[in-house]
Amino acid sequence: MAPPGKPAVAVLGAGSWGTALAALIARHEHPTLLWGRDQAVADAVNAGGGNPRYLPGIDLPTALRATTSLAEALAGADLVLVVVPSHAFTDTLQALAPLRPAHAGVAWATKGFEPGSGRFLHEVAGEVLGPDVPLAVVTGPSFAKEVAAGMPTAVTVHGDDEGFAQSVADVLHGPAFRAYTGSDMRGAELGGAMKNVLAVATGVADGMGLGLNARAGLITRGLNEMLRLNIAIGGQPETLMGLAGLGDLVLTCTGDLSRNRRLGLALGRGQSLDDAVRGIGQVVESVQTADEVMRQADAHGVELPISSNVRDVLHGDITPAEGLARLLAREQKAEYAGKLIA
Ligand SMILES: NC(=O)C1=CN([C@@H]2O[C@H](COP(=O)(O)OP(=O)(O)OC[C@H]3O[C@@H](n4cnc5c(N)ncnc54)[C@H](OP(=O)(O)O)[C@@H]3O)[C@@H](O)[C@H]2O)C=CC1
Ligand SMILES: O=C(CO)COP(=O)(O)O
Repeated sequence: MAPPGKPAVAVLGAGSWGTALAALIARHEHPTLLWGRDQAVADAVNAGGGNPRYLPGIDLPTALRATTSLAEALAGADLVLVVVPSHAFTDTLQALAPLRPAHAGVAWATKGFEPGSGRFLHEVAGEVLGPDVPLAVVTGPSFAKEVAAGMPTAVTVHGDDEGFAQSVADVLHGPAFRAYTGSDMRGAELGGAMKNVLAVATGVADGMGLGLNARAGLITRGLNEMLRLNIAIGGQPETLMGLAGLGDLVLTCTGDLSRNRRLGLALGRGQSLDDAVRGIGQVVESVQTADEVMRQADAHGVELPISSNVRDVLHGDITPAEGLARLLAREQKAEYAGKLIA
């Protein structure tokens, strides 16, 4: 039984972000159980050895427990937080659905779309869990390593049920972690997905040594792409001017802790995609998300020059230099062509 005011949390996904969030929540004195599929990681966490595979050198709170049994993780949960990569999201939702305690809402901190279909993750969750389960997405500028080390961070929690979004924010919010709330899951998910694709673009530019002007230009025109697609998909404009959009875009495009930025850096320096992804050794969501962003853009008739060039570079259809040449050769135009704000 969880102490009053301290709902028990099951965190599903024992990679860098799941482990960092579980550590944060355990430090806030919530009973916290971390689920992962790797017994060695669970054993290391339970033995007080941290998560050397994903967060080397970082101490985790001793109260944090880990398991490889999904049934055990979910049995006493008041709240479920899914933190697996987007390619594992649907399977994880399907696995948790029959095991979830009836009162436990489901949140996720995964960034991306369902690969292959391009569905938003809240659409997947709604379909798998049904209309009565409260849902929320946790997103914003937040490198796992910094959160795990207790460094100050701000995120946002968007949900379809105000009370549930607030309860997720309450679990996360603490002395060094600010959690804001909102009700725009669509816009919030779009921002978290698109910033990963745009981080590849700025990484490529930096890897090619194109300079700081190019980086700032790409970030700003990238934000313009986010805002235009957001209007088309029915998100709220302010969502992408906040932590879920601009905030995460700036972090990921400029911070070398970003795996998506590092992928771009490697490609810009002439490395192959396979070598770069292997070298990073963790999930690099843009590799799949670029296709799904362009699927959304094509479905809504929105032109996204930077994102589409990233997609073509990732497919090996063009080189980074060809992508740059294409962007520079585009026609001169008004800065705000089309509506950015509905
Ligand atoms: N790291 C960060 O700073 C942040 C990450 N995110 C998002 O969080 C999500 C998770 O990323 P992150 O933790 O960083 O990734 P990591 O690469 O650090 O870890 C991935 C984790 O997912 C597990 N996994 C992979 N496939 C499956 C599967 N089919 N079923 C169950 N578990 C699986 C891996 O297990 P195994 O080791 O067994 O392969 C591993 O524990 C991504 O969408 C990412 O964009 C969001 C904000 C910040
Ligand atoms: O989402 C993140 C920070 O907010 C992590 O970015 P990367 O996946 O590029 O490392």
